Amino acid sequence: MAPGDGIQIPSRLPLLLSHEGVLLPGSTVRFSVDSPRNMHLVSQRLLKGTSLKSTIIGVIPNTRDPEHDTDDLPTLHKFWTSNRGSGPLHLVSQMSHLLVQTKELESSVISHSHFLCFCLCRIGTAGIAVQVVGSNWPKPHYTLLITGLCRFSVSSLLKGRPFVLAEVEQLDQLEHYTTPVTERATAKDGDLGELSNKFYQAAVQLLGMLDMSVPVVAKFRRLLDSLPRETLPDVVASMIRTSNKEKLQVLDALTLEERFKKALPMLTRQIEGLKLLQKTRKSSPENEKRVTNICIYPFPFNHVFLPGRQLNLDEEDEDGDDTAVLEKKIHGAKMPDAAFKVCLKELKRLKKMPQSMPEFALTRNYLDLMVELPWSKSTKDCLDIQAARTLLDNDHYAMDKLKRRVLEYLAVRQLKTSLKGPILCFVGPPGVGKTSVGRSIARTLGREFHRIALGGVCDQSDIRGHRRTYVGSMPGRIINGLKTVAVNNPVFLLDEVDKLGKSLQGDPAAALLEVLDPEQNHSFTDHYLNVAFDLSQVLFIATANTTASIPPALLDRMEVLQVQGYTQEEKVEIAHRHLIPNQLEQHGLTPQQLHIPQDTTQDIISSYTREAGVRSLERKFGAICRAVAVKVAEGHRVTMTDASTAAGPTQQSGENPGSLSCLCLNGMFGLVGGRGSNPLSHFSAYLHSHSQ
Ligand SMILES: Nc1ncnc2c1ncn2[C@@H]1O[C@H](COP(=O)(O)OP(=O)(O)OP(=O)(O)O)[C@@H](O)[C@H]1O
Repeated sequence: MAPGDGIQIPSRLPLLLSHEGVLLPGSTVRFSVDSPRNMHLVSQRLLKGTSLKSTIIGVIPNTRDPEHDTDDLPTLHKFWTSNRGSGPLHLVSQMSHLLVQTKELESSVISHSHFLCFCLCRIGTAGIAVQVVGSNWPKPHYTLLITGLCRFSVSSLLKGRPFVLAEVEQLDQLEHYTTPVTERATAKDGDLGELSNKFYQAAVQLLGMLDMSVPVVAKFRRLLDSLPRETLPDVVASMIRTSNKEKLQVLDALTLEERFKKALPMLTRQIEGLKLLQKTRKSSPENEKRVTNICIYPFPFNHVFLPGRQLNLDEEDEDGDDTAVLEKKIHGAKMPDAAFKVCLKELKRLKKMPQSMPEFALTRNYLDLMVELPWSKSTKDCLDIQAARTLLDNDHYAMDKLKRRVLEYLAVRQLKTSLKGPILCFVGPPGVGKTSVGRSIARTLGREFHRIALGGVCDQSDIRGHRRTYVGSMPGRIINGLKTVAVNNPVFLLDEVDKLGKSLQGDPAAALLEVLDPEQNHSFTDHYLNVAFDLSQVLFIATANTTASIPPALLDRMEVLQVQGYTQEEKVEIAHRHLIPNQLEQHGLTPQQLHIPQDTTQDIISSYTREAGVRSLERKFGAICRAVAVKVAEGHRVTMTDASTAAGPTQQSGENPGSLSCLCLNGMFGLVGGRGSNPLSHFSAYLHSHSQ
């Protein structure tokens, strides 16, 4: 047949480098693409092209696309030269049969050197991209569905960037495939005819052992009768359980006879495996069903028999191991029955899914979350009211009313552990210690603490999660928080409930109603999980700056505790008991290196802060500590012998006597009070003038 009579693939093909699957002519394979060259191929060729020709690409198996654009291309998968029973002469004749159709070879004699060159050629499969699906989650990638057309060999690589482009030589002639498989081979077909008959019989035998009510089996049966017999080895090898290495051997078999010879033992092995499976099933009558599991990927025994070989569990692929580990984790997660059933169902689906399917990752992530959730893991409360009182007093100065109510609440919990509600809500100006009291409560109870910042949240799926049908779906913050703390009875601080927003995506406050209602939250259902999780053990505390913007229904579920701002005296006490020691510790300073007298603190409060809480005061101390830390780190040392000279430098340096300034006594820094602008400017100006 003259070239051009049948389907011709383009002489230049963009190449998809794949290290996962092997595409055989006549089969359809899903490829996940996320490496740079392959991504460019999809975006610049497949998605931009408008003609049918532009959807034809070459798939080179067993070759990994480098991680980075700049990396060199790996050596392409080599032609499978070992185990060729037919010998080089036979090969030369076969190759010449293929090559004689190309114009340049018509006139030339195939020399030995030419033969060698083709022995090293790289074999791939030209295919049509029938579907392209893109996703940005978990990272940007495409999933391609490619149907194999024919084999080709790479003559030369034309370019490696942005994607690989090569000059190729078509090996299978598609127009040859015309004889339906049912037409029995005649005597003149010789060995090949006999082989193809044997192969066809074996395929029919395999189908006879499978359940015809399964659509894919029925389809395979129909296909078997209508397919040209030349395509059978490729199609069958891609459908039965074969390793990538075996598929490569079939791909590399350039002659039909060789292809049949390679694929037939795989088919026979599959039949033997099925026979054994049926035998074992017969021994337990309730399992005496026909095998419904067509031998496509999730075939139950992937280590079927080679002559003289036993079942070998060690050879189970990584994925098989993975699901076994997952199954073990599901059994060990001590989840309620409903969740357990859902997990088993999803696991069953996962086992049947090819890894390249986008849904594989989704199901896997879902199961991972399910086994990580603390369904029945909790910490033991260690509540001692005396100790709680001391701890609260140690952590917080003043706030007497709030501390009293918290102690009452804890005392009732000690007497009745299954206390339902109330949900405490601390309301007060910023920086008065609402959040830190929440943290102290968790410490007194010996529970894990988790803060959920609700400020600006305006999507109800932030609380309740997304349904799993959405791309990039995630569980909500409550379930995420439980996963983080890994126990089911933490203290959850719902910070800034008054700043919840509302949008077209729903009302998060409404979703919180269920979470905070002790009557309902034992069966809280996150959309992502789609099974109930018991939140009744979680201790919820809310904080807000005002009750005015809290939705009434939500406010109704909480007991509001007002936290007032502090007086000047209280702030001085808080500063010296908590803020200054904290800041010194955070900046790696010791009380010997920085001393701030009470009247200086008072000056800082009255001159440099204007707030109900103490947050900005804490920041001022932080700034002073940083400035002192620089001097200490520089080894700054100014010796002043007498504290009475302390006031001196301020006057000597000509500064306003009312302003703040610093004393440095034998390496110890101190601040003396005053009024004026920024304390730090005086402080550093003074240090500077005295360090000369
Ligand atoms: N009475 C107090 N005793 C000791 N430290 C306090 C006291 N009040 C506030 N603080 C300290 O002030 C800082 C700010 O407190 P916190 O973050 O708890 O404020 P808040 O009321 O939650 O503010 P916001 O409403 O802005 O969230 C913390 O470092 C905290 O330790």
